Amino acid sequence: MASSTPYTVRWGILATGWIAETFTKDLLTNPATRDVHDIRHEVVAVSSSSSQQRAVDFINNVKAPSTTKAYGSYYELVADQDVDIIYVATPHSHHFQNAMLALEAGKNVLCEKSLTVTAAQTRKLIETARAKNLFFMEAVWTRYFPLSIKVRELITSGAIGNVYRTIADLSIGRDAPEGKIDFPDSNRMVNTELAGGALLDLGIYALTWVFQSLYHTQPEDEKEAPNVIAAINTYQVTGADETTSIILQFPKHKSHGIALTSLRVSSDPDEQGTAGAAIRIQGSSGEIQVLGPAYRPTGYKLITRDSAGKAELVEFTIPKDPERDWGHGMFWEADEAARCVRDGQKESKTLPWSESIVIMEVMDEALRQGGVTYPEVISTDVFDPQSPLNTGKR
Ligand SMILES: NC(=O)C1=CN([C@@H]2O[C@H](COP(=O)(O)OP(=O)(O)OC[C@H]3O[C@@H](n4cnc5c(N)ncnc54)[C@H](OP(=O)(O)O)[C@@H]3O)[C@@H](O)[C@H]2O)C=CC1
Ligand SMILES: O=C1OC[C@@H](O)[C@H](O)[C@H]1O
Repeated sequence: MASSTPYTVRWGILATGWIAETFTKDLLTNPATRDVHDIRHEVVAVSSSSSQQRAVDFINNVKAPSTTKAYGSYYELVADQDVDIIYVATPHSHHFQNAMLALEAGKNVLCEKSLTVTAAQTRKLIETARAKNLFFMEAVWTRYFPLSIKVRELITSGAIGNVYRTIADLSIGRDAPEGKIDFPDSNRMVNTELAGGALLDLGIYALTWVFQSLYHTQPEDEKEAPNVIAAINTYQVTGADETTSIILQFPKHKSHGIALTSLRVSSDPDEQGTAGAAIRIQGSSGEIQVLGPAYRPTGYKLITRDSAGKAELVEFTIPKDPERDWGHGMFWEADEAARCVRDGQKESKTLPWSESIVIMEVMDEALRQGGVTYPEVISTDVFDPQSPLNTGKR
């Protein structure tokens, strides 16, 4: 019989930026508010490469328990014996070195998207997790949304017949005068030293929908990596990709995925959803339209030949913890990680290691075709504990 005591997973937070704060607040929400009763999360330590004070401020800001430890370096966090799993929330440039630091110290890891800068780095992390028998997962939170689960079920149950095409867009209109993009050149969105660019930051979500609908749902023995054709415009100021369009062809399945991303135009110009579905999953007998944003979808429509203009929008709301007045939707991926740690699973079935590798290979290939390159210090697949990416020396 299942135990009625929830399993507690103890988290260490590596970095104190925007998403670290959002994710940690989700960890601190009451799981019962999303009807989860088998696991619970504890935030036991937070680390900042900038200063210990920054970690202290973070803990106060998110209203974590007063017992939460504050560290002024990533090294102290990965050595903490009370931490079960580390959430890596640095810019993508840092993920490889930071996640390796944690894995080498024997810690399970949930690492933000995009998982790494190159596919070779992803392979190295997975080899290390496998060799050390540790849990490792790419934090693509969208995959764990109840809406994503429902859409995958609709596809595998044949609700739209054979799925032949998916078109997915995540673009944010930050066009500025004189050819500029409305981010400071040093911002991680456009700074190649931080692996900036539309594809690694936003395009990953368009690819997530292509992969959820055309690859993940393929039977295991029929899995087929796609051919890739990419067009990329680079930002004249920094060399990062500003508009990237990828066609993914799955020849055996006769299907195409079209993944779009841009910093110049928006997939939702009025931020009201007026522009229509951000994602269209098209099958032989109908289509599923998902309302964006692609990273935090809000509803779907199932349109079939029988819909006769009456297809209804099925909305999904993200539960809030009334006590904290908070709920962003990142808790579902945290719940998945906690259950995997509890059950001794090293990878998530919803985003297996092999799939993360294929997705990184697609992004590698697209960037290669577009001539985008990143500095050696962030693209090397040689682990260096003393890398500036680990010490925080900027
Ligand atoms: N899942 C999601 O919805 C989202 C995911 N992300 C992903 O999370 C990651 C972080 O993004 P975000 O939180 O927006 O970024 P921020 O710039 O807000 O935070 C990044 C943090 O990383 C640490 N850091 C270490 N070295 C550097 C450096 N050289 N430059 C900047 N920061 C550094 C800092 O923390 P400290 O000083 O404490 O070490 C900093 O606060 C990215 O990979 C991004 O793709 C981002 C937004 C949404
Ligand atoms: O992951 C993300 O989702 C939300 C976006 O605003 C952000 O740039 C990106 O990193």
